[in-house]
Amino acid sequence: MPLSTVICIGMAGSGKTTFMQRLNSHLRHKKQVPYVINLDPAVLNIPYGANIDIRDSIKYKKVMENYQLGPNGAIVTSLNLFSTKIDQVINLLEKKADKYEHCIVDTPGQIECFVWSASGTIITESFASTFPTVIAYIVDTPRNKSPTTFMSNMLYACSILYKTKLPMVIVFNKTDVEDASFAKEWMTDFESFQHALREDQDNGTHEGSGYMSSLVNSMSLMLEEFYATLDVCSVSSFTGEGFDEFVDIVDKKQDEYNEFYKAERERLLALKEEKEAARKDKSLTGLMKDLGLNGGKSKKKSGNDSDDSAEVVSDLEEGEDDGLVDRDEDEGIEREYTFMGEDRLGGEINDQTQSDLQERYQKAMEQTAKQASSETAENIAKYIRQ
Ligand SMILES: Nc1nc2c(ncn2[C@@H]2O[C@H](COP(=O)(O)OP(=O)(O)OP(=O)(O)O)[C@@H](O)[C@H]2O)c(=O)[nH]1
Repeated sequence: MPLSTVICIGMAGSGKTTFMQRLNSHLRHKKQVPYVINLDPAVLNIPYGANIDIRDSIKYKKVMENYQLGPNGAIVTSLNLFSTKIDQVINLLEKKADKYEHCIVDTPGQIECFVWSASGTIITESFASTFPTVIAYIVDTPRNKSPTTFMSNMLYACSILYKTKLPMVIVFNKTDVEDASFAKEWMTDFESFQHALREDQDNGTHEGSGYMSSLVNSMSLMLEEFYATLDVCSVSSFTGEGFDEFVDIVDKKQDEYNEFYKAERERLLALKEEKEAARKDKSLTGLMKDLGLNGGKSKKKSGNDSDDSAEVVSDLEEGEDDGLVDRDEDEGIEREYTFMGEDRLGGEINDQTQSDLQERYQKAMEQTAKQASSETAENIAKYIRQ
């Protein structure tokens, strides 16, 4: 079976690290040694052997000191620094892909630092665009006995599913303390969840106000669709119960990934690239318009030219500030402008400058024609600045 990646995500204390440790030993026991990656820069000790550990390349405490950051800022910055090396990690993994069936990844306890950060997205995307990738969302079962807490946790899982667009398994952990059958029932039987919510209110153990319960009530209806796309399993990272089922689900999800998610991801990626190309094209047109290179006409915006492109100097109406600041004679500093001396008189580019620019622009176009379209605008801007 080709290598698949399992990214473990969950609220602080849900048991991700302990789950990783158990999964690692479970797979080893089955003679399917996994490739293990730790992405939590702040953890002191990890109870499993990691093939790649973020702490080897990034010193969390140093990041805090050097960048004067608090604990969460330092986790995000450490992930940012690590995400610059993610290509190397993927290359390494690709070379070993025939030796391993599973790559398991531990993430920081502060879930938002990973899930909602740009680097978390880059890291997840890098795995998902190379290998079938599954999110294991770890839930602390005993702490989710309250319907309100349960609902909040499920909403978080739901947002992660829709953000990452990756197959997800909800893992109810710590079942040695609390059996997860209540949670499974709530996910399949809407009425039993409503009943639990009402009971919670009647017993006075309900967390929050009446508004909260009516919100939770409506949310539970909304989440029905989300539950339908999920796989659920219950495990105990202490006893090892349920891990066979978890591995089976992950293997099944690999087929699901190849059948559905892969095609959908490729479609979205192509769409994103298309949009990006259109945006670059638009900003290039804006740049050209700004420099008065659009057919040699005046750079002022005409009345009916009301497109919504990025705001440029030429977008300013007659009589408005022309975008150039008058020189303060008494400042005594030689200021530098993009267009020197007489070229900027009246805020217009004179004919000589315009034809010079036209020529330079053409040369720049010839030079950059062979380069990727994403670089074109930047190169021309750089060339003209020179
Ligand atoms: N009873 C029981 N306790 C567990 C289980 N899994 C984890 N724990 C306990 O839950 C606590 C948190 O476990 P961790 O593995 O550190 O959780 P984590 O999600 O990695 O924590 P952070 O990364 O710090 O957010 C620890 O005290 C574990 O011993 C389990 O299956 N059963």
